[in-house]
This record gives sequence, C-alpha cells and structure tokens, in this order.
Amino acid sequence: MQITTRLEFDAGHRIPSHKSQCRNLHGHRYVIEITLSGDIIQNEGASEQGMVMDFSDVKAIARQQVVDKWDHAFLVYKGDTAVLDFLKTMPDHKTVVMNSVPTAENMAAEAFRILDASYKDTYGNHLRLERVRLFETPNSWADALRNAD
Ligand SMILES: Nc1nc2c(c(=O)[nH]1)N=C([C@H](O)[C@H](O)COP(=O)(O)OP(=O)(O)OP(=O)(O)O)CN2
Ligand SMILES: [Zn+2]
Repeated sequence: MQITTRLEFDAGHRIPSHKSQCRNLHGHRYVIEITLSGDIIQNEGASEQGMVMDFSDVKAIARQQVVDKWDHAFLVYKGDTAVLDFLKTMPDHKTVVMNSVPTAENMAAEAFRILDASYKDTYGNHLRLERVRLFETPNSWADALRNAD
C-alpha cells in the first residue's frame, strides 16, 4: 500500500549559470509530496490501525526535517559566492547553503536523502519512503525515487 501527503512552503533561489531568467534572484511557492509504502497496520485499538502511517505524523516529520528549514529561506548553491557573500552581510538572514544548485531535481534528491533516514518502521509494517515529488511551479516538478540513479 502507498500513501502520499503534500505540504507547501515558500523559498527563494536562483540557478546561477542558467541561460535565461532563472539566474535572477526569485522565489517559488514550492509543493512537496511524500510517498511512503508499507503494510496496513492491523494492531487492534492502535491509533494507527488501518493506516500505513498517520498523515499527521508524516507531515510532522517532514515539517521538522525539511519544510520548516526551507520555508522563507533563500536556498543558495555553495559555489554561488556572489549571492552567498551578499547573504552573509544580512544579519540573521535565513539562508540554506546547498551542496548542489537548487533546482527542483536537486531539492527533491536532498529532501529524499534527509527524509529517508527520518521515517522509521516503528510498527514493523515495512514502512519506507518511496518518492519525494517537488513542484517548483504548478506545471513543473521533479521526482526523487528509491533505487533511481
Ligand atoms: N529541469 C529544470 N528546469 C528548470 C528548473 C529546474 O529546477 N529544473 N528551474 C527553473 C527556474 O527555477 C524557473 O523558476 C522555473 O522555470 P519555468 O518553468 O520556466 O518558470 P515559469 O514561471 O515560466 O513556469 P510556469 O510553470 O510556466 O508558471 C528553470 N528550469
Ligand atoms: Zn526558480
């Protein structure tokens, strides 16, 4: 069985070497979808009986590990020294320095890496993260999949 939940956040970024307008500082209302697989929990009387995982718990972990860290932050590539140096001049600015250019693909991959370690199989129902889908706009998204290159 698979379940999916979605959260939204706002963040700024730029793609420093982009051929067109995406090299400019700008922001998105990102949407992140988290898909987990597992067996349906059968434990009689458990709060999670009939579920793979409680959606509220899925979202709480995603918020804590990713969404609250990225929301209203500026995501900057560590090699983008022009912007990084500028952001360092702003006291208390919420900046997230990424090891890769903050494209939808790299953000989905990074969220998958973080969240894969965060969803634990506490009920023995083979719970595991299967996919992180990250929408950069309503029309464009990237999927980070388990076992994908
Ligand atoms: N494969 C990717 N291509 C692009 C990415 C990306 O992350 N992966 N990112 C961008 C820019 O960040 C840009 O902000 C989004 O590009 P684009 O879809 O062209 O933007 P629009 O606002 O025109 O999108 P609509 O969906 O039409 O509103 C560029 N490419
Ligand atoms: Zn963009």
